[in-house]
Amino acid sequence: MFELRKVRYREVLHVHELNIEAHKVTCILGESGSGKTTLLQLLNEMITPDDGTILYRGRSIAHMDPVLLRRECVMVPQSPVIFSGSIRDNLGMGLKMSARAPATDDEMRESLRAVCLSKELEEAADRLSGGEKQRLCLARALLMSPGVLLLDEPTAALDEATSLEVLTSITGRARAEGISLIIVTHSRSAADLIGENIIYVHQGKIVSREVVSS
Ligand SMILES: Nc1ncnc2c1ncn2[C@@H]1O[C@H](COP(=O)(O)OP(=O)(O)OP(=O)(O)O)[C@@H](O)[C@H]1O
Repeated sequence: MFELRKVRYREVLHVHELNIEAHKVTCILGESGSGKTTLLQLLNEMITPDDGTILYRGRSIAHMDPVLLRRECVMVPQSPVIFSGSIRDNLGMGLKMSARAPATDDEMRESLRAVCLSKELEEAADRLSGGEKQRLCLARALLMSPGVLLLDEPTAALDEATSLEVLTSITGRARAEGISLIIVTHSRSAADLIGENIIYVHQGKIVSREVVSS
């Protein structure tokens, strides 16, 4: 799905060759500052490489409209982005910004269930806890049913048990909808639980790539 060839971004990341498969859960592991977020940002053109090529479904992303690419490959950043208003307003915002049809309340509630967030749609989003805000952002992205979800430490604000529960649930939903998941995580146990492919980044280089046999 994504093919990276001789990609360099400043002195931060150098990827000689990397393929990321469609319809799989790919986890990116590595210590803090190794270049994991940079890799995600390159994939939906939040940043552009200094050298090399990145193909998405066989097309160079350099020749694609970045807005269309980001609608197809939706990124959920590390820090939750919450708009003022209710949970419903926040869930609807993603669909609106990506020019998709509005969701019904049932579809919204379903997306909240998928991230294990038991809250009413009318509740004020800015009153949620950090971990709840993070899950609201995940629900908003899931509701958009993108081709690819790029998740940057999506459950960093959650305790381990809730984190694994949410990741398992998201993975199930993504599989059911044919969404490819690319997840940056610090947790080897999370990667072992949900990852079908695991990529290790060390000091800006891909040091290994592991296919997990089920
Ligand atoms: N535009 C830039 N110019 C120079 N250095 C940068 C730039 N962007 C990021 N960096 C540096 O590159 C390194 C990798 O950053 P990145 O955010 O990709 O790490 P990470 O693996 O996601 O870390 P963490 O797990 O702590 O989130 C960091 O040292 C960061 O300061």
